[in-house]
Parts: sequence; C-alpha cells; structure tokens
Amino acid sequence: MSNKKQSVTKDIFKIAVVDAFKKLDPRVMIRNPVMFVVEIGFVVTLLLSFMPNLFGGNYGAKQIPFNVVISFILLITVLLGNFAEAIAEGRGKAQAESLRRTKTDLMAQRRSKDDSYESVPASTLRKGDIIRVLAGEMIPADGEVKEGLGSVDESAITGESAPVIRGAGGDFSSVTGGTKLLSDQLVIEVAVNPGESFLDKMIGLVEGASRQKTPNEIALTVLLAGLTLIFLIVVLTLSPFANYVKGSIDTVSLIALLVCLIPTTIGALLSAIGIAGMDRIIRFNVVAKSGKAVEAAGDVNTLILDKTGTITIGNRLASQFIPVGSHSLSELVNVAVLSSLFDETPEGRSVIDLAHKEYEFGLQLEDYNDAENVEFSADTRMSGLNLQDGTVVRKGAVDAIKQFIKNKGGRIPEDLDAKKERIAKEGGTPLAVTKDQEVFGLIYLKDIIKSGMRQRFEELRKMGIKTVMCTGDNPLTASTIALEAGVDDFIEEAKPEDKMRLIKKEQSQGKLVAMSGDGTNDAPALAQADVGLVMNTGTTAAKEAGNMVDLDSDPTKLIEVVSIGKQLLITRGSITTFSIANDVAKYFAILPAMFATMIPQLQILNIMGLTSPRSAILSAIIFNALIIPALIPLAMKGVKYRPIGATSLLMRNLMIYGLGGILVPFVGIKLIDIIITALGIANI
Ligand SMILES: Nc1ncnc2c1ncn2[C@@H]1O[C@H](COP(=O)(O)OP(=O)(O)OP(=O)(O)O)[C@@H](O)[C@H]1O
Ligand SMILES: [K+]
Ligand SMILES: [Mg+2]
Repeated sequence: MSNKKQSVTKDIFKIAVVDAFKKLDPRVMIRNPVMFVVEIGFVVTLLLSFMPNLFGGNYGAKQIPFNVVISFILLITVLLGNFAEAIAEGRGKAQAESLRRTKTDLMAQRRSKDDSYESVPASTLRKGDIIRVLAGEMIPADGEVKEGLGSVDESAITGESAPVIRGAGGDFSSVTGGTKLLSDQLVIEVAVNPGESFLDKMIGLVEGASRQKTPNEIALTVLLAGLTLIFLIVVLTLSPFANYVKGSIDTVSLIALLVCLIPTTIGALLSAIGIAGMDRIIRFNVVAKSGKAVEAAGDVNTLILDKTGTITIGNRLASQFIPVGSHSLSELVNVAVLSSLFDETPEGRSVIDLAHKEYEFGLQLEDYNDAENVEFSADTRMSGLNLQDGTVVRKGAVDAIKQFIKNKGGRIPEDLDAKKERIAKEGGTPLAVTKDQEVFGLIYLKDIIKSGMRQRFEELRKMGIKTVMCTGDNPLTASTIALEAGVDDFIEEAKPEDKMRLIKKEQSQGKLVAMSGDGTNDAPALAQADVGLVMNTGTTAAKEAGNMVDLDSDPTKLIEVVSIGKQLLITRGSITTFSIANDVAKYFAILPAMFATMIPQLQILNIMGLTSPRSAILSAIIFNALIIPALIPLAMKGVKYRPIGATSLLMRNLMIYGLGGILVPFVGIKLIDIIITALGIANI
C-alpha cells in the first residue's frame, strides 16, 4: 500500500475519540453484549445519581457522590472500549482515503464498433469494453492486456516503486485500474463493471465497511455473553446473602461489582484484535477478501506449494543437451531448437539461448514460419510444432514423450532412462526431444532451491503445519528437490486436477488447506482451498476464485500469511485468557473487603487489606477501566508469535496470560486503593 508504514497519527487519534462517542448508540452497542451490559449499568447508575432511592431503600444525599463517580467510571469504560475499536478502524480509514485519491475522474479511450477510439469517462466502462492506454496515462480500469507490452507503475496499489512488465498472453496479462503505464501502449479488455473494481473492493476492505464478524468471533461473543449471564446470577444472589447476614449492598455497588466480574477486557478489545489482524495482512501487501480468510490462515494444517518458482527460483534454464541412442549432439540441438521455435515459456526461450551461445546449428528459421505452433500446457506437459509436411516435433516431460512415441508405434532408446535419471537425481528437470517417432536426446533444465527454504519449512513443521510440494515434474526430480528443500511430502507428475484431489482428500480428514496459484487452471483448486492466495499478476478467474490476493505476487508469502493468521488467533486467545483470569481474581480480591464489615470472620480473607468496602469497589472498577487502554497496543500489534508446538504454546500462554491475569489485579487494585485513600476519596 502507498502508506504501509501508516501509524496512529494525531488525526486518527482525534477521529477515534469522536467515533468512541458515536458508537455509544445502543443499536451499535448491542452487537457487543458484554459492553452493552456496561452501558446499561451506566444508564442505571446515572439515574441513581439523581434519584438514589429509585429502587427503594432509604439512601440519603451521602450516597450520591459515590453513585456519580461509579456512573462516570462506567461511561469511561464503555468509551475506552469504543475507542479501541475506533483506533483500529482508523488506520484502515486513512488508507481508504489515500486509495480514493488515486480514483480520480479518469478519461478512457474506448474502442467503438468502427474500430476508432472515443473518449469516455472511466466510470462508464463496462466488462468486455476494449480500451487503449498510452505511455504516461493512468490505466482507467481493471482488465486483461490483449495487445502490447509495457512497463507499469503499480505503486499506488502495491507501494512498490519498481515498475513491472505487463503484456498480452501468459501470466502477466492482468492490469489494475489506478496504476500508471510508463512505456509503450496497451490494448486492454475491461474485466469488471463500475463499482466492482479491485480498488473499490480494497477501499471497502480497509475501511472495514464490509467487515462482518467471523465465525470464531461469533462463537467467542456467545461464550462471553454466557459468562456475563453467569456473573449476573452470581451478583444477584449476593443481595439476599447480604440481607441474611443482616447487612445490605446498594444497587450501584452491585452493578459495579458485576462490571468488574464480566469479561469486559476481551469484550472491549475483541473487534480491535480482528481489525488489526486484517490490517497487518494488508500492510504485508496481501488483500484478504474477508476476516474469515485471515482466521482460516491461522488454522491451516496443510500447505500446498508449487515447486517451480515457489520452492525453487523458477528460472528453470536449459544448461546442457544430452543425445541418446545413435543421435549426435548437433542433430539433437537442431531438433531441440525446432521444438522451441514458438515456445514463449522461460524454458523454451532458454533452449534457444543455450543453442545460440554454445552450439552451432544450421537451421534456417524462416523455413518454419508456416509450421503449426503446439503450445506448452500443464496437461500435455509437452510443446513443439507440426510442420507442413506432417513432421511432428515435440519436447516435454520424459514420461509424456515416451507415451506419445509409444502411441505412434515408435521405439524408446535404451540409454534414455539412465540419462534421465542422472539429471533427475541432481534435482534437474529432464525434457525429452523427439521428431517423427524418434527420441533424439534430453535437455537438462536446471533450477535452484531458494535459500532459507529448509529453515522456513522447519518453522512450519514446528507450528504443526504439513507442507506438500506439488509439481508437474518427474518422481525423481520431485523427490530430490523435496528432500533438499525439506518439505514433508510431495506429489509428482501432478496435473492441475491432482491439486484439487489433494485438497479434497486433506479436507475430508478435517484439515484446513492453503495454497497459492495464479493461472486459470488453478482457479478450481484456489476456490476449494480454505485459503487461496492468488498472485496479483494472475488471471481474473484465479483472482475471483481465491480469497486473498498478493499484490507483490510472491507465492512464498503464503508462509507469512499463515503466521499472521496464527498470530491473530493467538492474540485473541491470550487476551481472552487474561481477561477471564482477571475477572476471577477480582472476585477474590474485592469480595472479602465488601463483606468484611458484615461478617468480621472474613477479615482473614481480606489479605489485600483494602481500606473499605467502597474503596474496594472503586479500586476494582477503576482498574477494570484502565486495563483496556493498557492492552490496546498489544491488541493492535499482536502477541509475538513463536513457531513452537501447539501444546507448548498453550502452556506458555497459560503461564503468561493466565497467571499474569490472576496476579495483576491484586497488585493493580491495591495500588489504586492506596492512591484513592491518600486522596481522601476512599469513603465517598
Ligand atoms: N516449455 C515446455 N515445453 C515442454 N515441456 C515443458 C515445458 N515446461 C515444462 N515442461 C514439462 O512439463 C512439466 C510440467 O510443467 P509444469 O509447469 O506444469 O510443472 P512444474 O513447473 O514442473 O511444476 P510446478 O507445478 O511447480 O510449476 C515439467 O516438469 C516439464 O517436464
Ligand atoms: K471485567
Ligand atoms: Mg510451472
């Protein structure tokens, strides 16, 4: 994003303060049952501030200051909770603002029926329109490049200043509205209707306008509401109990006690944690279509990764020609070049380059201009051409070529397998080269594993995530690379539908699966996966199928996405643990003090030695309010995540946030009690 380093500025802070008040609207508050109870508590205590005997009893003017103070603190508590949510939303709003600025009123050159171009407002462009963009112009809409090749400045969207190449055909054909064409000229087919553009969706997302509670959030909200109900019953029983021991507790004290006991900390921070998680993903240049996708990333059990380009560097280049049977090297080079004449893939280009650089070949390329191009596809795993005279030239995966020859009744040279295996054992990709039912030899494609991959897979393993490498390559190459990279499992000779099968198999065992992809043939698998991370350069179909888009088009980012998802879940879990531990501790911290005057024996339990029942209540409710802003930074930044096993992580968090949650209130409440006693307001 253009402002990915966006921190909480003065402006965001000011807006959040205003929003905190706006959110007091009960129709908004009711979505958060715990904090809604606090708001009701505020209203009731406010009434009791003016009419202390509203619910009976005979409280004199002496009661009023206490009621006013409690009412005020409850209001502050609600506002602090609202503020936490507002400040989390603030960053997104600021981002949305800057994105909107890139969406100024552009004009577009639209092709009319007579093939001339007319100037129309970009907002009128519809799916299927053909437009032309010249160097220096903004690209007015999302689309696919149909003609031309040019460099594009995508910094408005990705924050990355280095220009990227976009051109017709292949995997780099999609362009995003709001980016700028730097060179040349593109003819683009518009892919979306007004209001549905990538920029529009992104604005909606960062703004949180379309934010819905995720299933996990809903479950937790229900749990917290249940706890609130339990504590409500606990508090209601205290009044008859007090009567029984010939004492009495006033309504305001009971309300204050209730607010102390219900899980207000997590209630106040829950939505901020979710928004901050989305925000973290966005600042990582990944756009998640929903909070649910981010959460799913945190729960992922299986990670499916491509070999070429994800685990390896991906510039798989021809490095050697190896003839087989009775064929000579120069014969092989000629056929290999022929098979790659029209092959625009990096592999195909590299064959020609290698032949040019290191070999002599006597082909007159012009002679083949009328040959029929047979493009590479992941299904056939072959590429080549058909000559006018019926000659068939192919190169491709060795098993695919073998099958191809066998079907035509040809013969396989005996030394083919041994030579193929030598290449595969080194982790290289062997391509067999054939012309007219004869195999001439092999092309050795070299690929290198990216540095640090082994360590990252090790981390994933510690998180309990299984990694599966998926490749169209042969079993031996696949196993060599898999072993070297340290993935847990691999599938070889995989066609696009094999990925789909793998995902379904894992899911049928109750696992959540994440994968990345870019091509149209990845689209079904991307839709099936629980987390489908699509490269921004990918096709429109793929982008629609997945639930996250990586603006930098880096497939390894899937690993970070999973970590961010985990961090979100762990942050929520930690603060929930802390909040509930806190509430239970408060019960034991203040109850003895409250009842000590009624039941003198309870004095032994009053280990905190709080000044009076009222100061116990006051200290606890002030502590309860202050803990919310104290934890806002943690909710926003997230609990630091370490890749350790689930059990050790749980133990660690129970130690820190569970034990911490029990101890902190004792210290905090005592401190506040000392302060308000010193200020002389402990007995208002
Ligand atoms: N340009 C090409 N011409 C002919 N055959 C090719 C070409 N590129 C790749 N192949 C063969 O087709 C196989 C499948 O290629 P594909 O791109 O589907 O998978 P991959 O790149 O090996 O693995 P990944 O799924 O990780 O990208 C390759 O292993 C190779 O044997
Ligand atoms: K509480
Ligand atoms: Mg590939």
